[in-house]
Amino acid sequence: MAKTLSELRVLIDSVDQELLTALNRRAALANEVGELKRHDGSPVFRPEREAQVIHGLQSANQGPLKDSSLALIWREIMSACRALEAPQRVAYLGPKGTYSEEAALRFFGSSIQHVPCTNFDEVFHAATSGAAEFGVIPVENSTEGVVTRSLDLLLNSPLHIVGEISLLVRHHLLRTQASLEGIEVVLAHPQALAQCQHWLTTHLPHAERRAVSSNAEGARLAAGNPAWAGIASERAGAEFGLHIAAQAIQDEAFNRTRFVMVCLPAVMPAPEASGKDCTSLVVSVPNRPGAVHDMLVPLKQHGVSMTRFESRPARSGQWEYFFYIDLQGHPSEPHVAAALQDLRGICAFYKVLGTYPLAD
Ligand SMILES: O=C(O)C(=O)C[C@]1(C(=O)O)C=C[C@@H](O)C=C1
Repeated sequence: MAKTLSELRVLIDSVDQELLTALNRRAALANEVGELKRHDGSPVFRPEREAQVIHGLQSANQGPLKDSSLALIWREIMSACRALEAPQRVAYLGPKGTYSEEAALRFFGSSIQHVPCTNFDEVFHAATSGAAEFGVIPVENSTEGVVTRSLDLLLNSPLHIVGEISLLVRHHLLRTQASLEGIEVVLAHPQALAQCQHWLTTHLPHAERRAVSSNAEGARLAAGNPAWAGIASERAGAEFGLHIAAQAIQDEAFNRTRFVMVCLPAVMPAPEASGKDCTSLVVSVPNRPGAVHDMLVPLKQHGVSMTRFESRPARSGQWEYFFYIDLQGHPSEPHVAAALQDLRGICAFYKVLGTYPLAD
């Protein structure tokens, strides 16, 4: 005979007690790991180990829980265990409710200390000066392309990339009422204004578009003026008590932004190979015919796949460029090491921005 609701709840309560005991056993072990790490000075955050833990559980998973749910649950469990080892302060473009904050929470879990900043330069400064251990910055968007300021900052920074995450970005038009009537000004970060330009031209052709430091800041300002609207996430809307006047107004339905996590090598050295890794570089070659082609030869010769290739002006006035390259693999793999060594030999400028586990 089928169990009643109260019988099922009694069983759930007893499973929860088992989980509680198991989780606290896990947390106590993490505490011991923390002591070991404090003793030998090794980094608390080990994203490659966390990726292995999640992949291991997913391959053992027989359901009914979905693999994606396992990843979310264990991200939080490990975040809480990590916080017991040492608190992680994470800098990102604030205020509360930005996609950068969401990227930070998805990557590190919610047991972090928040260091919201007013622009990307401040995020780099926080992570370089020690005000935060880690910084989170957007590097590219599937509609608008690269976030140029982030790439320029990475070039000269002592910080390196230790992780990445890609978020589906849905922009909503937020204001104090749920209609489009009487909107005079739309406030958002320039990237969001660009990602919604077709919608804005069609639906609010006469509204002024005003660039502000972040989408959440636009939402905050819109909360104080009924003739203003912000473009931001649902979370930002909830944060400032706004209505959604129009939903998902981004011009591309599958608008994604890729974020990277940066820190000083002293806070955390490059993650060890996880089996699914990315290595990011910035290089330049002398301005002569065939130089860019030559730069790609070592990759082909050693069978290394390139997943991204972006150029940025070197600002020398000589039509020279920096090339931002993402390669598949980890420098501990011999074919990747050989390709990097050959590449280094032919580049006028060569810098490894980081090597890290690929986002799921
Ligand atoms: O294995 C470690 O190095 C730990 O510190 C434990 C643990 C975990 O909770 O599993 C926590 C933090 C690290 O980022 C990786 C894993």
